Amino acid sequence: MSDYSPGQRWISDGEAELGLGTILGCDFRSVTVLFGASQETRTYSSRQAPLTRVAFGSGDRIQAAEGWSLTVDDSKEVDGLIVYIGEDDRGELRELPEAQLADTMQFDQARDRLLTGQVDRNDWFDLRFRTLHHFHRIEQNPALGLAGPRIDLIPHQLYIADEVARRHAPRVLLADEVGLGKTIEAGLILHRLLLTGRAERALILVPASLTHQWLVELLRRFALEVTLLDEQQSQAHGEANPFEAGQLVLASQDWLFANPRRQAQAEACDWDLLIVDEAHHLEWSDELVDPGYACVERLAAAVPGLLLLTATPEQMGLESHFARLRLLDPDRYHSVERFREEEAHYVEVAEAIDAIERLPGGAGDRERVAAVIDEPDSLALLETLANGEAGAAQRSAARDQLRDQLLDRHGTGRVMFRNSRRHVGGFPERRLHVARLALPSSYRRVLRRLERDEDYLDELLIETGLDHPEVLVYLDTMYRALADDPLNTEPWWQFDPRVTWLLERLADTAAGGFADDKVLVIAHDRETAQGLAEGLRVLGGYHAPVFHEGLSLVERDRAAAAFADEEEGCQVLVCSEIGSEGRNFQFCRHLVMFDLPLHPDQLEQRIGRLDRIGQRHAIELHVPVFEGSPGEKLLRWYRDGMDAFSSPHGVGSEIFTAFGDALADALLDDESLAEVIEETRALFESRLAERDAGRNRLLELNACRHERAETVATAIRELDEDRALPRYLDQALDIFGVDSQELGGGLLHLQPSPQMLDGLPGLVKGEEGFSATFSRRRALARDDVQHLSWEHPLLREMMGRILDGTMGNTALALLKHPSIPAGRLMAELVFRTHCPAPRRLHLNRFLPPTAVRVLLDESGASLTDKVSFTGLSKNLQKVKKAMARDLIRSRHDQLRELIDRGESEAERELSSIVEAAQRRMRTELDGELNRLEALALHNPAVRDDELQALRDERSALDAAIDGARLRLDAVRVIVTVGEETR
Ligand SMILES: Nc1ncnc2c1ncn2[C@@H]1O[C@H](COP(=O)(O)OP(=O)(O)OP(=O)(O)O)[C@@H](O)[C@H]1O
Repeated sequence: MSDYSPGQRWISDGEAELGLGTILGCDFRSVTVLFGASQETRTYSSRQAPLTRVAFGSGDRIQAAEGWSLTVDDSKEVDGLIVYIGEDDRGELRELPEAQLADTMQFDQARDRLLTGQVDRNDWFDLRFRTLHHFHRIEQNPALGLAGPRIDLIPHQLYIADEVARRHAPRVLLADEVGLGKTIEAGLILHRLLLTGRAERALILVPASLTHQWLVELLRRFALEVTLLDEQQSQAHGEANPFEAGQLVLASQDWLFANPRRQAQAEACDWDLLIVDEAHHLEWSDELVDPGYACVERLAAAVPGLLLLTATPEQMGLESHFARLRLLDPDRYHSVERFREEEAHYVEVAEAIDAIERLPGGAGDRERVAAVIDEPDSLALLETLANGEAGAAQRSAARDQLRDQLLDRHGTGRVMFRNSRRHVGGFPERRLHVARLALPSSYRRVLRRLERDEDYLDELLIETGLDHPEVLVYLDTMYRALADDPLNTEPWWQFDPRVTWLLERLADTAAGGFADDKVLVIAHDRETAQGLAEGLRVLGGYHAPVFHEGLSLVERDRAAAAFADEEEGCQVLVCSEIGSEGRNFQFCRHLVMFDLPLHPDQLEQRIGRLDRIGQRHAIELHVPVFEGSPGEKLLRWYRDGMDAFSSPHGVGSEIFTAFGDALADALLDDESLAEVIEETRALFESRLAERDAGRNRLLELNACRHERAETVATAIRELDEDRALPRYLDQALDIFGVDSQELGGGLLHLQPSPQMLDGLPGLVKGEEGFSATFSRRRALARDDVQHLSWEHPLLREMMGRILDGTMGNTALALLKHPSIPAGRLMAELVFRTHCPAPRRLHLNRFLPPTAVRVLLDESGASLTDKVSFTGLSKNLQKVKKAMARDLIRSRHDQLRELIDRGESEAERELSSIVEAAQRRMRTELDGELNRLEALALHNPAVRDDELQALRDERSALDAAIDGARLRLDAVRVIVTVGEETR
């Protein structure tokens, strides 16, 4: 006789998401079930149908298809169907036949699943509990979002990422010197914002030449998959907005800025964060607003978070620098004059900070500090420091606090972060090698005539169509432009001695020769780069890929990859100026500047291709110049006027503004050049001294607070060494069906098994999986090996699936215990805090899902403190599902009572959990609020909306934490057995 009757309600064990099923028909072979809520019908073999009969008991609340609910009191059976009897919402006694139950009734709660006989594997329950435990721990860790990325722990980057990513909708200029890791900082900030739910959608705009590099860095270092959008991709979306295609969209500035329709589409989307790399190209002045600036300005007005990246913020002049600060905060930066005036006081603030270190010191030091502070809290600290009687510990704390207050309240650090090599330390030396070459006759002819005939310059400019002074500095460009001259018949590279010089050096095996090394060559013009590559090929048989702005992205990446390849790669890469900006070539130590740029910041950008984090050698800068030529004069100006080849100095833009024109006029005249160099030197030294005393000092002090950086680094190291991670991963992989194999040397290989649950990141059934390591050092050394951390997408996915789903929320296990008689019942109940709040509040940092475990014996007495989770768990034995179901059915009422009992037991814990979370939240946010309020008095860079947002955030968090409730998350039934039972 069949167990099934039409009209009965059953649920699928394997597909609980189908909802409540109704038996449509059955015979001795098969049973057919309709799942009304999901409109699915299934037919199973009636002998082994993976179905569980749904039967409610007294106290359960059930819903009728008509919409009313009933609290079950009793039930009866009529023709094989259950009829429930109980009170409805109005307290009236009613009957509800099971056929009339709502199809949509949810069975995902642990209680419902257990009482309807759906039990999961015992090890799933274990994993669920451990997941809750670890998630709770990790979510509150101060390094959350910074520990996963595959990066070296470099203090200034960690400080910036930590400081910026904790702000509400951060808007900052990341302006570290070239090659110190702005891309990494932006990646860290983005990663943390995403992980903490503070951002979900970001638009990243980078120069075309850097799209691929960003794509690869974000994936390789941050495991972030971005959608790279270009015109072709966009067209594939037809009329739909292509910017909606992904959460993280990467696009080329060159493409977007030239395309008003696409800009409008980008503006129509909701973004949380906008990142703009190489932002010095966004040019602005009273007369000219370039289309790129205008586009970013419109986007920046609508997007809450904004990161602008540039190593040379003043390259396009102070006005443009100011205009970019204005993009970050238009209210604060509204007048260039005011901005200039504020800078004038930086020296006094920096001097006061130095004076703090000397306190109690002399009267002068005290006065210097007192002159820049007026708020009571700072004055009180000054009093403590000035008072020689205070204890050492008290003075040291007061000193730190007062220094921080001054930096915070008077400095510029809130919107701009700039680290310099001098400050960070540990960077290689830069060595200049000048090759003086004879001026070839084709160039000499023109220069001689220019020296003789003052009017010829104008003629030359008209004839070549070039600008002044470019026409004098880039002689091969000038030569090409004079193509109609009957004497200019051969290609310039045939006679230009720089080409032969380079060929000789490439073949030179002596010390300092290039024969065994890679060489990056940068020339100003794209045509020069192309001609040079041709010359190297024709005259020397060298294959030198060329990298310039006219190439497609694929061609550029191919060229860069051909150069980077250690084994097979080519020895030389020839780049044009703009084509190589932002690129990573630190594996190479020889830079040939085939000519020199006209702007000092461009010179710095060139050197920055090699002088980057990861460079392990001294940097050899080679500059071939023609004796007595304008190019040589330019070199002298750079070298003697501002030491431009030895280290970055950050005042190039000011110098260029002051002397650019005078230099152009002096390029043909030694005497005036000497004067220009002398004046340049004087300005250089005075500006540098001034900056070092004022602006640079404040920027440096603000750019990295070492104690904070160290705290973050320590927290990351602790997570790196967390012994619980490998144990947890092992258990999770086993349950999710991923095979893991030790490869030796600290490497693991993860491979999908045929039983793997689908949809795990990086793992597809039938494919080979990936290799990974827990060691940061090993992951950094090998690009093909992933870094396993609590933040790895695979771990996040597995943990998320467990916590968001039903996996392991019920179980039944047997316990063999000599002192407990067989047949006794225990219930292990895991409650979890629920606290609905918008993701952007990142409530988890104060109140992550928190587990409360309750263990009750069958009389309802608590064993929680006597028997630990681990102690119990290792003594449990699994049991077949069918037997588990029978056991549950037979103890149904008793179990319901135990769950109710457990609920009130757990409820007692809630108030202390809520109070602790409130305390944590208030301590942190009130501290931050007080600091910001004090800051706002002095530093207009603290935006009003930032303050208001923090106040709103505090009250929203307060309310959310207050509303925290406990819900039964998982339940395990434990039945004691005698020796012979199994
Ligand atoms: N913490 C780090 N760990 C490992 N590599 C790093 C780290 N920081 C930076 N790098 C590497 O150093 C190089 C320079 O970093 P990045 O490109 O972020 O510098 P940048 O300041 O943006 O440079 P630019 O001024 O040229 O745009 C890159 O190759 C980057 O991968």
